[in-house]
Amino acid sequence: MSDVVKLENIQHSYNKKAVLKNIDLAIPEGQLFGLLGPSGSGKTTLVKIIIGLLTPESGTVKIEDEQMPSFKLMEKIGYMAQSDALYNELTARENMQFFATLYKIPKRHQKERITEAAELVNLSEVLDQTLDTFSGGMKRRMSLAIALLHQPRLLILDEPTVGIDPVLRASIWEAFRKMQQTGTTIIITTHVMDEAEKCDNLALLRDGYLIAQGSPADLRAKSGTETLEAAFLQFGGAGYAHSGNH
Ligand SMILES: Nc1ncnc2c1ncn2[C@@H]1O[C@H](COP(=O)(O)OP(=O)(O)OP(=O)(O)O)[C@@H](O)[C@H]1O
Repeated sequence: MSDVVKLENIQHSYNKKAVLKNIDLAIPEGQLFGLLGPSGSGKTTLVKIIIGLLTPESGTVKIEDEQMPSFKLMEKIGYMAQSDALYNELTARENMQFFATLYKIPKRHQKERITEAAELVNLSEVLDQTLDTFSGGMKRRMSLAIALLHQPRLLILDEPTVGIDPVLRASIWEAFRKMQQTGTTIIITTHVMDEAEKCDNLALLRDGYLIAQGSPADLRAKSGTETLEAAFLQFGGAGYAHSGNH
């Protein structure tokens, strides 16, 4: 299986403070890949670099063997940021129509895509309500529907299930699996261990270092621990000693 995303030696700083250090990462096609790390470890910075919203200080990002940033590739990528960029005064359908046009989805396909995306995230019943009547969780699902509207080959979701209740969270994970079955590669950032458990492979980030990579089972085995949380702490201990030298 070929790698969809390839990062080589990525480094980045904000105001001279290094927040990503020597990141090498390869994500195979069709995977549900998790970036796991505590708040401030660099997850959002890394995904912004992957999609080309941020240029790293050094290192290269390739998506499908093409160097980012690339306008051509943007059509194949879906991105859901941590904060929702939605129009509150418009209805859910109008929001989706706006983004469908932006994504250049032909008019004749827009209705069908909007119906399908709304179904995936359980918003079919409220498509004609304005977003100022939506709860925080409904807006998150709206953002998710928009990110997958143009059927991207690569979907990048920054903490997609924050503020979403467990029942809906389960249905959203089901949606991820369905998308994965159609060949979509999905990268999610999370600091929730039970979500990380559901990923095919994980990269553990701590203080800007990639401290370990592998499937949840691999990581538990390598660290000799029974839970992912314990594995994280085990690898993090080593990472901490390492970062202390810089
Ligand atoms: N625009 C910015 N200017 C200065 N510092 C920043 C900026 N964005 C992020 N940082 C800092 O970079 C570090 C990594 O932040 P980042 O948002 O990538 O982490 P994160 O793992 O996504 O955190 P969270 O889970 O809380 O979203 C943090 O120390 C943060 O304070």
